[in-house]
Amino acid sequence: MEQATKKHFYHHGQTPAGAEENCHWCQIRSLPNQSTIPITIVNDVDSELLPEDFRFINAMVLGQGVEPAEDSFRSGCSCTDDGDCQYTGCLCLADLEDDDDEMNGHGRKAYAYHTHGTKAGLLRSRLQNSTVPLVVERGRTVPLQIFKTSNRGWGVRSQTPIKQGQFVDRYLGEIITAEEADRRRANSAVSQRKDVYLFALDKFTDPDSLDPRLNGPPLEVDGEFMSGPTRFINHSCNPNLRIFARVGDHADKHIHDLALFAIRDIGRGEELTFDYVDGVVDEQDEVEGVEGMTECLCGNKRNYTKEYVGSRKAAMYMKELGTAKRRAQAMNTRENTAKYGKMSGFRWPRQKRHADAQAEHLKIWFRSSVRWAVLLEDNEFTKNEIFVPIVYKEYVSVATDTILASCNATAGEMRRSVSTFFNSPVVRAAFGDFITQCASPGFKDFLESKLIHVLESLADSFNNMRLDTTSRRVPWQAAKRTRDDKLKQLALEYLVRIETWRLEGLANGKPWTFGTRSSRYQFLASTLVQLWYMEKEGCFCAREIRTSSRDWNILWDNWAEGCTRDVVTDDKLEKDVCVGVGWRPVGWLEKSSAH
Ligand SMILES: C[S@@+](CC[C@H](N)C(=O)[O-])C[C@H]1O[C@@H](n2cnc3c(N)ncnc32)[C@H](O)[C@@H]1O
Repeated sequence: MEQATKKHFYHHGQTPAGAEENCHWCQIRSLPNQSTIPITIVNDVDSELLPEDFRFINAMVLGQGVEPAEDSFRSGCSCTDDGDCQYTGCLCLADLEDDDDEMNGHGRKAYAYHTHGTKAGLLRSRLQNSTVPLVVERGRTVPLQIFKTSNRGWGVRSQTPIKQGQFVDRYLGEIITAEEADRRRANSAVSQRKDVYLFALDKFTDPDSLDPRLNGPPLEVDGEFMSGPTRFINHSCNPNLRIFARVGDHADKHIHDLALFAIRDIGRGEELTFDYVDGVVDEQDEVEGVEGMTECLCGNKRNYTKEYVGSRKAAMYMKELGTAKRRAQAMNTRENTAKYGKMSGFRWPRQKRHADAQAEHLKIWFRSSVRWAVLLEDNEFTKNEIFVPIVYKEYVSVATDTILASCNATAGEMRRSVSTFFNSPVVRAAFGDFITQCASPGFKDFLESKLIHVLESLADSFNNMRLDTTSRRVPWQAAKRTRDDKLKQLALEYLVRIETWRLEGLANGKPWTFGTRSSRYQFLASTLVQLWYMEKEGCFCAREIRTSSRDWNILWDNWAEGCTRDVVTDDKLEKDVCVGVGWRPVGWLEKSSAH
């Protein structure tokens, strides 16, 4: 008898009280449907057991700070009968991503399911009378077996054949707040590893939503320590399952279900898999050796030399960030959101999609043609009658010193870059907005003593953000309850704005870099501190400016003019931007000649 089974059959009663509770067989035995559609566990490979700290559950467990809607808000499915509850019309199950058109050229995929009779739960050929929500509600449809694979730990297979379109089971776990998810990632030895167990419930996340539960960072499902058998399903680049968002109750869209459906016929005993990053496909030829990634052993490589499990998104992002394609796609998502009232589909890898939306939101907001920015321009003298350029030089030197050690540039070159950065309309306007929002009574005094502390505490979350090549969410919408949180939010917003702008330099192949990754954060943060002190000393005067205005363009032109210098390459005299500055505002030259 297997070790695992022995434990269950021989040791109960002998082990300390409560041992049954920790026994996977006992947990499984108490699941509904177990007598008719059993879950089994086998290990023909070695003597390993399922992780001891894992517990089988049959429903989502709500973590601290996660609340379902009150009963008075509950509506259930709004369709009056099964016939109305159609895939494309019913909001209970959100629609599939139209990305599929691009991906497989077969047009939009859509599934509908039989509700009654022998075909219950199976795919209909046409979109008629489907009741997908009820299919999910009814629970697992196939006897799942957790088995030990030869090279990828545990996996899952079905002991009966599965039809294309059939609902298999839900992905269960603990529903936790975004902050808690970040904490768990940070505590995990390799955050990318933790990512494979976390699913952001971001299907209906929309930065413009009026529902506070939908406009901030989404809740996440952590299946690592408590879940159903689907937690053991491995990744494949050619999967046979796909995961969908499903809403049982519209009052609880923020805690929607994650339902796994077969996307093709699956034979008895065939391993069940889904694509952890859900079909985001691109050339991966440059994706080599990203720290913390597990090499994919599914055997279905998509013509790439190497695939990574669960964190391909990071590599994808690294490659794509700043390209016109990604920006256009992100814009489309927003347009779709505005048009259809919700984000649709798992188009992007889970957490990244949310971070992208937030970052894009900021960028668009910042550039939007109707926006006003508070711009801080240099005075000639400070309050104490010190010549501002002297103060400025001082601060630029301090900022330069924080990064010089980790870059190749000379002090002179780097000082030039730093001062150009400090002077850029984006940094000035971002700081202008920061300072304006800090102007509420009492907030400023508080801010003085807290700013540095807050910036220190933000370092990790900023460095982990997906704005950068390997980063994750943008948590600036974090709780606003205390003043400290508000300050965090404002500081993060400032940092994100200048960082997203800096990163766009990548698009021109001339990144504007400031030393290493960690020194870069220090540098960005120090710009905020120093601008803050300069403002206090009276170096600036504020003026409101419309970002679509001629003035704004002139500002850019003047700034860009100041960045350039004459260089001689191959005996030719050319204008070049100063060290590290690779980006000019799109069309600034054209704008310059137009005005
Ligand atoms: C959600 S778990 C799946 C269950 C896992 N096999 C186990 O034994 O617990 C995800 C982890 O399984 C492994 N894994 C899943 N799919 C894989 C694949 N295609 N190639 C290599 N490892 C994989 C990776 O270690 C990954 O971190």
